[in-house]
Amino acid sequence: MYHCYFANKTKQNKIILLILHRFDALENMTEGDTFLLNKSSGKIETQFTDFVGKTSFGMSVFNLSNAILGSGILGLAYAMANTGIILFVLLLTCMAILSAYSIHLLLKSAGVVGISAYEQLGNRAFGRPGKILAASIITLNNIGAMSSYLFIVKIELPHIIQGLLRLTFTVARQNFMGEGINAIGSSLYMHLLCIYAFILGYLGYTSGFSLSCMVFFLISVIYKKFVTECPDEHSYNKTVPTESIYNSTDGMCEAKLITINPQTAFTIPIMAFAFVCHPEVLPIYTELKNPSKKRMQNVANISILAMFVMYLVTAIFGYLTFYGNVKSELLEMYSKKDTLMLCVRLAVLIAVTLTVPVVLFPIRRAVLQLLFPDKPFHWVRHISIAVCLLFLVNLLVIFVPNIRDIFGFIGATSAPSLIFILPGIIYICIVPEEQEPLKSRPKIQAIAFVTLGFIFMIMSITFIIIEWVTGKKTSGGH
Ligand SMILES: NC(=O)C[C@H](N)C(=O)O
Repeated sequence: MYHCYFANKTKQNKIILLILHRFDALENMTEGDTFLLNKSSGKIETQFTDFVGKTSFGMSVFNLSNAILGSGILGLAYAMANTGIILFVLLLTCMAILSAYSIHLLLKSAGVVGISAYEQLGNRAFGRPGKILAASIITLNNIGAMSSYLFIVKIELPHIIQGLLRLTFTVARQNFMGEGINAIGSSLYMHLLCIYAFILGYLGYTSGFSLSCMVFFLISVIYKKFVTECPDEHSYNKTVPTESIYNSTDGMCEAKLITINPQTAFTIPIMAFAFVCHPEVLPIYTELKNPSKKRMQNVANISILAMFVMYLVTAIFGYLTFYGNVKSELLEMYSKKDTLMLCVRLAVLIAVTLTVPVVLFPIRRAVLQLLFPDKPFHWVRHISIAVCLLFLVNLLVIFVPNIRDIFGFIGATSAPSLIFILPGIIYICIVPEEQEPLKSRPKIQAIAFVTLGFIFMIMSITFIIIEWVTGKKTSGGH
């Protein structure tokens, strides 16, 4: 069906066609489609009947790391400012371990029934309502993730243009530019959609590149810690040999080991947001060469560990540079005139831009499965979904005042559902009683996991609402 778009089949076009066929097969799979069962060994081989995964182990690690890493990293220094170093490290470690455990539950459930998408697992567990629930939560989460990426584009691109052209804009003009740039950016993304640049195997290469951009960001954050001084008490817009130009109050330049304040409510949601990658796990699994549950779990563990280290280092150095002054978007803290930070802004922008297609893929899949479950590919449908999504996300980005609110809302609602609640419930329902009775250790663990998810969710939502209603929306910590 794609042939008409590629009248002149060059070698490159043929490769694209091949990938499109595999991608289409994956996307249009119904609940009945399963992994091949190797009856002789009694084991489930994670291989589709119509294609075999070709992505190498290393490239899958790149893809999954790229799915994990996004704008969440920019909020972690703020989270540390509002919890203190010790509490932060503890919470981040727990979140990383729980995230890996959740992937274990997903892989085990997918192995039992041989299914390749999160929504289909929901369908197996609870029928159509389960599928609708899973698809809606994925859509909400990824729309949130995309909004946060476009929010960064909105905030940072005017600074970059300003820095490059050495211009000075008023705040109003900056906002106007940000929104204009967003509109242009979105239409560019749409073109990307139209040419199917978001095919997972393909994205391995861009994943590597966007990870390199983030490593550059990390190195710069570390470097800046040693050349930037926290401003003297009560200094404001003071031009000192350092680059700090922000407000400071008593105790704002001290590292706190443990601290609790109203903004602490955002900590767990920010961390949960930062570790979400779960809708991408099964598609990456289906693309993995020589797939097995153990191999995919290793991919997940390595990716989570690598991202954990990146998150921790960024948060520590970001926090130790600005302490309690740090904002929910770390990049905003750095001087707008600094050439190194200009390059870092550009790198982060490229990294999040390259992640947008990875995030868009599951939204489109979820929307298609919800609205057009049995329909074959049609480009009008695909483009219409893209246009609607981008319109919605742009509206959100224009009206939401602070990236912290996106982290908070998504991190308190869809993130705990995707990490804790759904994988746990799906596991309990899908793994048969004969194989693992309800009183067996793995099932009890899964029940505890779901309960923890509900507790996180209810607590976070309650605290965030209280903070929204009563809080003065201060940007810094302490
Ligand atoms: N994919 C997501 O849901 C968010 C991603 N983990 C991020 O930090 O941006």
